[in-house]
Amino acid sequence: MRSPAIFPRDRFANLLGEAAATGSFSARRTARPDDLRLEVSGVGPIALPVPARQAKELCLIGRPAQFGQGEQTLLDARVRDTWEIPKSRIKIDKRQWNGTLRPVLDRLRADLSLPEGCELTAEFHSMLVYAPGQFFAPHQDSEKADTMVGTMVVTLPSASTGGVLVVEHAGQTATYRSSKESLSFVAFYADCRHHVRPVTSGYRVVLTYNLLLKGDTVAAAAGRADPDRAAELAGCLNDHFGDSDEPTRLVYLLDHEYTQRALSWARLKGDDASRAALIRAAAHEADCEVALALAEVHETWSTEDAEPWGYGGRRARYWDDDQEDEDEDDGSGEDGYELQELIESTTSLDCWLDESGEATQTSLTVFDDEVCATTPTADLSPHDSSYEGYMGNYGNTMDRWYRRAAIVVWPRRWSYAIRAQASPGWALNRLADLLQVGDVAGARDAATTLGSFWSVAAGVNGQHLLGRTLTVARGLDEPGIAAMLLAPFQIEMLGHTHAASLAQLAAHYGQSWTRDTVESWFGRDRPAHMSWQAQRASWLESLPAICEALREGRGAGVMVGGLLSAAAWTPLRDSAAELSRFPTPSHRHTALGELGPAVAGLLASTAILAARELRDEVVAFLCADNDDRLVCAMSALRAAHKNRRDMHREAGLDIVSRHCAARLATRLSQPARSADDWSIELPQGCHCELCQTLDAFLADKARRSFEWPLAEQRRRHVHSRIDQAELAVHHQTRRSGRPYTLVLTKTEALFAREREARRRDQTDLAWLGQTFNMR
Ligand SMILES: O=C(O)CCC(=O)C(=O)O
Ligand SMILES: [Fe+2]
Repeated sequence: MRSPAIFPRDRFANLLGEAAATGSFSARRTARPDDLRLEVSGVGPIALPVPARQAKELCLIGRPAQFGQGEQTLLDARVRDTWEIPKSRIKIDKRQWNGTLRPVLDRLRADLSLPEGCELTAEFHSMLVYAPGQFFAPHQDSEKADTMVGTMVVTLPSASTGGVLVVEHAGQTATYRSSKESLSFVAFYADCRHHVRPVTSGYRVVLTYNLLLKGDTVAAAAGRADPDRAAELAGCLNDHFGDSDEPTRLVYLLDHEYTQRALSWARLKGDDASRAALIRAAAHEADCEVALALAEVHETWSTEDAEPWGYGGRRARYWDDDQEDEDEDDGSGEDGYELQELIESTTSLDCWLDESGEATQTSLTVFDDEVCATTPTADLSPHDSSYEGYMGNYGNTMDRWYRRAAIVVWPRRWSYAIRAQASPGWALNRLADLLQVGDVAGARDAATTLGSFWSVAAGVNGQHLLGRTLTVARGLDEPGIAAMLLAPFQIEMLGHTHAASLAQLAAHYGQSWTRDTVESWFGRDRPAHMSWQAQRASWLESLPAICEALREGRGAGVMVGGLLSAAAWTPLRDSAAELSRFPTPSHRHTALGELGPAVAGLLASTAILAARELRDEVVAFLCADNDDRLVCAMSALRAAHKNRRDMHREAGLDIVSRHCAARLATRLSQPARSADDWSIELPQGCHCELCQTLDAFLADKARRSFEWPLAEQRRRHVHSRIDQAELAVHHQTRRSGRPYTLVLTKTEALFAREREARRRDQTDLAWLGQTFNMR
């Protein structure tokens, strides 16, 4: 369905597809059994073909085989049902067996498209016996060694049927039956999913081996790379990159899957190796650099139900299939959905090996128009998928995630920018190196190329980058570049360890530059702003420590501290004002109480910096004549008291505490509610005619209940007013007559709550007296 080589990158992928024959992900060779002398203690020398009598004895000494899943080893007969013979009981005459094994392994190497000059060796893993009905469900083998590239299954001849070994890769399937007379050697790469269908009669006996690779596949393939082909590929690279100024890449997705452990130029599998060799030759010719990377591809497809069995049906049907050779792939997805149209695809790279094999930790999303592949991603098996029901324009959709490997190519002239994008930490280290050797001009040029993506880098991983960026920004000695590098960070990433370099930076570039930078750290459109309750609040609690460290940096440090505190105060104050508008008292008080520690942090900072004006502003805010502010002020006092006893006065806590004490005392001096006073105050909010009636009932000292015939809409309004204000009023609808009657009853909670509130005020007042030396 790919449109015919319109884009140079697609031509590139097509050329690579033609250059290597595909399909050699598994292979089989056979040999006469003469060389295999196998003895199992407790059973004796095994005859070949294996007689049923001996196979049964093997089952008796076997144990149920386990299988690996992630880091775990599991036992589950629904996944793997076979006998494993303990290794310690098995004796093979190696000298003789090697006579068969060596030449077979060399043929398998060639069958699997591994170049001459590499060698496959086999490491015995286990002996398995499948009795009738036993099987192994689809799975991938785990790599048991760094150099393991695949598995070899040696099936001993026996009179069995069924037990077909099925190996899948990139949408292709190979099936292998046992032989009645010969030894069968099936080899496949470690990323191939494979399974063993149930044995239908007799016994299937196999030896499994880990296939290890010696040598460097790409280096060995390089010798055979066709120079004309490489030149054509180089032409595609030149066309792809053109003379654009924007750093871009070409990302070619390979066919095999690799784990991070197994990723290595030297151990690329099958056609990947010869393609990699060609790409490297082409890259050299086009003056490009290359890297090998792991890619995660996320695709979103529109789907239609694939009839007739629908979701999951295919799996349930699986083992009843008696037509064993039937093609496994019926065109529907593994979940019974037919993929229709690719809506979106995202490719991100992690783990990056340069041409010499040196690794860099990477996290980089590349653009669709940089990516190409010979084998479309949809032909591979996803490691995860999820089905979404109807999605507006797209109908039903299916999300799939795949792990692929990729070769990344880019022109040498963008060497720094491309590597920097892949690893911003590396980019900073490189700038620091240039500055260290005095190449300021080189460092500035390099830093300028970061502009297009730096905000993404600093947004994602900023906390690990800020420290180095502060140092580098100073060394660059250029206010524009320094501002560009620093602007994308968020204030919450700033800690006291950054203070020294921040103070130096401020001294160097001056107050107005520093103000702009600080303001950009507080940018309003940052996600941190949305959840600042948590993130910003804890940053504000750490602000005194930051200011203390800044103060060490003398004038400039104090200047930065002042800018930070002032910039922090405005959103904090706005947020308190916003929370005061919550209509429900308990929510409002909780939220305002939670602001206390942040406000205390800010006050302590003003004390450290001797920022009197700001301190007075915050103090005045806390001392407002209103009960909500009192909640915030008391919480701030409790938080502040815990930390900085010595700074009560400088932080204005003496004024705040006196204010709170006076307000509490006034409240307590009001006479307690008398036992016959049932009046309740309805908070301001709505003046509709219903609320006026409600207010009249509530305000009445004597009336306790009110039967109010009201239609549904109107009842709902009254219910919600009472709930929102958390009034001590029981409200229920009596469902008889027309309209129904809303029954309102004032409850005893009215008195209990007031008693509780007075007790709290008394406690608070006493605490203030003790803590702040007041009478
Ligand atoms: O029995 C076989 O042919 C395959 C066994 C297998 O897949 C394994 O041991 O991982
Ligand atoms: Fe396996």
